[in-house]
Amino acid sequence: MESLLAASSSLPAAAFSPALLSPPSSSPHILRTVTGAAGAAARAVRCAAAKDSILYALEHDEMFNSAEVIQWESGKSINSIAAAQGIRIRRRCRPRYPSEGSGADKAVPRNILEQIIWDKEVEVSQRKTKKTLQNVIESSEHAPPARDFIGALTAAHGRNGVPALIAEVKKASPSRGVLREDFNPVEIAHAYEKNGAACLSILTDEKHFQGSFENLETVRNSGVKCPLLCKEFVIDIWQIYYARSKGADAILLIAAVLPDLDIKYMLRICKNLGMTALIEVHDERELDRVLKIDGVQLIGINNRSLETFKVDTSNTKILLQKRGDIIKEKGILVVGESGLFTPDDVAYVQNAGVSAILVGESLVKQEDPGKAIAGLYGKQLLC
Ligand SMILES: O=C(O)c1ccccc1NCC(=O)[C@H](O)[C@H](O)COP(=O)(O)O
Repeated sequence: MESLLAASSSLPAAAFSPALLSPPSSSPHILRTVTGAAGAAARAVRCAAAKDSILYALEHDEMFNSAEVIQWESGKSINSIAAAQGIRIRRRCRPRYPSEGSGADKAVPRNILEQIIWDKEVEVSQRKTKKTLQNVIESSEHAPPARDFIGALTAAHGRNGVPALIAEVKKASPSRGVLREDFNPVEIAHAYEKNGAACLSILTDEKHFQGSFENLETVRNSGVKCPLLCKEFVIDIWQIYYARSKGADAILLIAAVLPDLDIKYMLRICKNLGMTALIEVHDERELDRVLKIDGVQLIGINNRSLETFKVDTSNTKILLQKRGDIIKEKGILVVGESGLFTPDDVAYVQNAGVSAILVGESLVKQEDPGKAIAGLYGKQLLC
């Protein structure tokens, strides 16, 4: 195979991050072009497009470890690289390589997370036909500055002496179905804020959670002051710029889905945009991967397996018992996520070492989601 880096020696490795190698059929696909029969001129055009968008976006920032990038161009598919990192979620829309074998197109998803990711690949590629990466980068530049997500969590934690609350604005979920029929995201967001939530998490996935980017934007424009987490299934940097353009201050990155190089690259983009990345892990292997990445400030430990739906709050405790010291040493803030319903649950994850909690179902299902916060903590939170 022709060397991608050699073919474009004037570009830093960052220009060829895997995150740029987006789903097929819509935008130019660099990996495809280097393995296909396209000539040097076509390649140059595509490299220029990449240079315009990505290099512009990164403002000629620090390069990535080129060895990692070479791994991407060495003929390994994203699935084999991901699998080598213990990632079980496969990608479907990536081009296949001889080394990957056959059958990816005919495969059925192994679990709900894989289904969500496959649907997301289609959704993002369709969205990109309407708004290019360049378009969303430009829109993100016109958004008001991102709010300080970690600062809000730290302040609320100090103020209340209990884990700060990231209250989730979620209509439905694959595991629980519809949580709230009369769903008004703006009303819920204001009720959460009035009752002491430090930050809000807004589901934007439409197909599986009945959320939307419109909800995110409407909440942002409704006068809510809390920083907003865009709760998305991110597989492509396009989504980060889009989220920022709709007012997100933070975004979720799921380690069960994203290879290390994607996480590094996306972290860098978040930093350039002034956004916080909440990096979610569920098991020890994912946590260890994330702890090796520089610049991680916020880790979420999900008590829910996104593959089986099993929820177990002891997951937070077990992982923090094992890695709490390194986490503290690195000054990383931990968020306990999912399955928290009572003051005992909150105390349990607080004793395990979390500084914040992410709560959806137990609040959004109550008649008054704002008042439900005092029920969850066993006391009124100070704003
Ligand atoms: O909740 C699901 O069914 C689900 C399925 C697949 C991927 C993600 C899923 N949920 C995301 C979350 O983990 C929660 O929205 C979040 O942590 C809040 O949890 P909860 O308080 O239990 O609603």
